[in-house]
Amino acid sequence: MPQRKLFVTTALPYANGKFHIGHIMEYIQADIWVRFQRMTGAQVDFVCADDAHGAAITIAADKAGITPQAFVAEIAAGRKPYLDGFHIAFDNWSSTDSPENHQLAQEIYRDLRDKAGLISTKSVEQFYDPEKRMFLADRFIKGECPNCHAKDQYGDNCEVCGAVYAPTELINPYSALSGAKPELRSSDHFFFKLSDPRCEAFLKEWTAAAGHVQPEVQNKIREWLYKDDEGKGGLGDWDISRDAPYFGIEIPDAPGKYFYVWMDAPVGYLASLKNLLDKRCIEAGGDGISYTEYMADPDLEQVHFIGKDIITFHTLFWPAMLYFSGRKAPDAIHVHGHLTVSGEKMSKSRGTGIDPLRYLSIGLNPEHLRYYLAAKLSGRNEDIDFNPEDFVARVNSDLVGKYINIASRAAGFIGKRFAGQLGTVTADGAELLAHLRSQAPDIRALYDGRDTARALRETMALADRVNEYVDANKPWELAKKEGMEARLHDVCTVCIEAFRLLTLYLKPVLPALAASVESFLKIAPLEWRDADGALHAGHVISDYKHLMQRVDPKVLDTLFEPAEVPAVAATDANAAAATPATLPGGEAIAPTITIDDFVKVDLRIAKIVACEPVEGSTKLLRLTLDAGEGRLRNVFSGIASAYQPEQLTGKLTVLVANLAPRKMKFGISEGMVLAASHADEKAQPGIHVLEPWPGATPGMRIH
Ligand SMILES: Nc1ncnc2c1ncn2[C@@H]1O[C@H](COP(=O)(O)OP(=O)(O)OP(=O)(O)O)[C@@H](O)[C@H]1O
Ligand SMILES: [Zn+2]
Repeated sequence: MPQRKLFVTTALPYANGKFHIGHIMEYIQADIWVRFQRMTGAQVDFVCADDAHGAAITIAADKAGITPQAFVAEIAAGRKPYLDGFHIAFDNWSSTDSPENHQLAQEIYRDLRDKAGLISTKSVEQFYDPEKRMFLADRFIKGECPNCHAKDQYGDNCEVCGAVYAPTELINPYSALSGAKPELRSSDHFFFKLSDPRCEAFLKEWTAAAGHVQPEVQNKIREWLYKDDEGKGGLGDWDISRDAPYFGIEIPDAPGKYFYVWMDAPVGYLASLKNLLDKRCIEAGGDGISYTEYMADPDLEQVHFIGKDIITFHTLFWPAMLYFSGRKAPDAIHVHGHLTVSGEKMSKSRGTGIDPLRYLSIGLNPEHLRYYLAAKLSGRNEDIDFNPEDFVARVNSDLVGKYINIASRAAGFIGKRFAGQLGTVTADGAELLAHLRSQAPDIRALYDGRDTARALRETMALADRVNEYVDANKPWELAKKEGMEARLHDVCTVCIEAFRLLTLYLKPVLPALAASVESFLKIAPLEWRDADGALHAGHVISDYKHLMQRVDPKVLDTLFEPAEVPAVAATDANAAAATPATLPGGEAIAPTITIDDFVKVDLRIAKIVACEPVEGSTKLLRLTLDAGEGRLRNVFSGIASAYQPEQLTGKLTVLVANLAPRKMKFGISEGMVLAASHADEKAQPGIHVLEPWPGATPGMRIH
């Protein structure tokens, strides 16, 4: 089979906040697919970037008193611990504000305008904030709902009655930014002429072609793409410009006009790839493949993983932009549903869901999450739910109980009784192993189709067969019987080889575990073709060390602990902070944890007023912070950064993982902020005066 060449991306996260568990799910899904493709010998470049532009970031940066560039840089600096923590191995992480993206977005625009003739201008009437001196996006206009008369509704729809309207229909509109009464002003806007019959014809064909989008997504697209019986609906022209001030890319030959963020965001995929290829060329001393050559390869497959909320941008606007600018259209858009937690839809602003860094900091295993999500993802555009009981059951009974157990039941005997040497395999064992190997093509096809749920089900069914073999042969009894040495060797050898095959089938999902197994078995990194091979008699393996622990439901519980206001509020901050405490195991907690231990200079943080161990956990401490009248907002550190758009005042309870002295991680409940100490960065102790943010309300969304 010829080697596949794949250019793979995930959706670019909007750089107005840290990652939530939905992002991590998307990245894990794509990472599994990429790792699988690489195991089959494909050449893959897997990239992403921060989606940096747009009104929401401009405004958030303004409120934080920093430039949008600095704002985005701070968000970007916090990405790594999430990606490393969950073994998500992008080859490159860039930004849509990169020079490559400025250049490519402008080139694509020029080609659409000059070669395809698909750009037009129209005058548009829009609300303008006379105080802020800017045009207002729908989200930044509020007023009374024209339908139910609810007050303080956004410019696009009413959250009370659900009515959808234009901002101009609001009664008594006001700017959400300044409170000023907005004025209607007109301005020239640039449009991508998607209503052109050429676009319609191309998109009808492109979206219907096999493999480009999933069938269930095709059905959705038809609703947008096809006119109804009365000739209504169908594609309209797409407004791709915004007026200054706007953080974005300037439109060529149009001073004061910028690309709308959704125009340059997908171009960021190409820009991140170009950035990667250029870096490689520099590393190779000028040698290496250029972006143009790379994209010109007819065998190249361009694949985007995205969530269901951004289908239009990726299946209509993006392919049309590429095709009509004379570029390669994508080969596949893989759409996934959203992740809910215990049936609840998560949101950045309400802080529901699972905080990924908190998951890691309390000692939960990232590969457990990878396994659990993979076991639920079918490659279809369907929502999936994280359910704590189900999580514990799948990890403990399937992953550890069925798979890890095979190694732990056999490896000890190989080590102790046979000096680590494998033996030969006899008839019944050979039959079992042949069955395991025969499933490789099926499992491969399931991974390729992103049906990891079935790939894991089939693998676990194979693990069941192996466990039946172990139960039928009872190595622990063979070990006690005289004259059964050879049979014991045979059975344990079969188990080890079966374990190798199962590890291969699980490797895309469990890369770190697979690496430990490879080192335990003393083998080269497993590739898909190794399913046809076998460990030979006489091969020596290492001593078995436990490969994976079960998940402790109590630790999982702490992931969902809500913020609580402590019953005892210490008035003398220093006295409480100095109270010595011990962990349940008797280990002493550093008696005085002061603010110096974990804050950065410009971090606005509260005083620690209490510190106590968390019952039933040896790793967690509960800190009470007092933010006084101030606001706890940007929390940055060496391993994490978080943007906190809400006002939090008064006392907060924080769970702290007591991992290493002077290098503590802590998370603020409500799933909003995670931060960590940085031993060499000091702040002045004491309650810091926190800046108020006029107009901020709890739960406010800025994107
Ligand atoms: N709950 C979720 N489950 C799975 N994927 C999600 C979830 N929420 C968002 N995504 C995906 O994350 C990707 C990046 O989205 P983005 O950074 O804009 O996040 P967002 O949470 O949608 O942002 P915002 O709330 O600011 O609009 C998209 O592909 C989106 O579908
Ligand atoms: Zn209403």
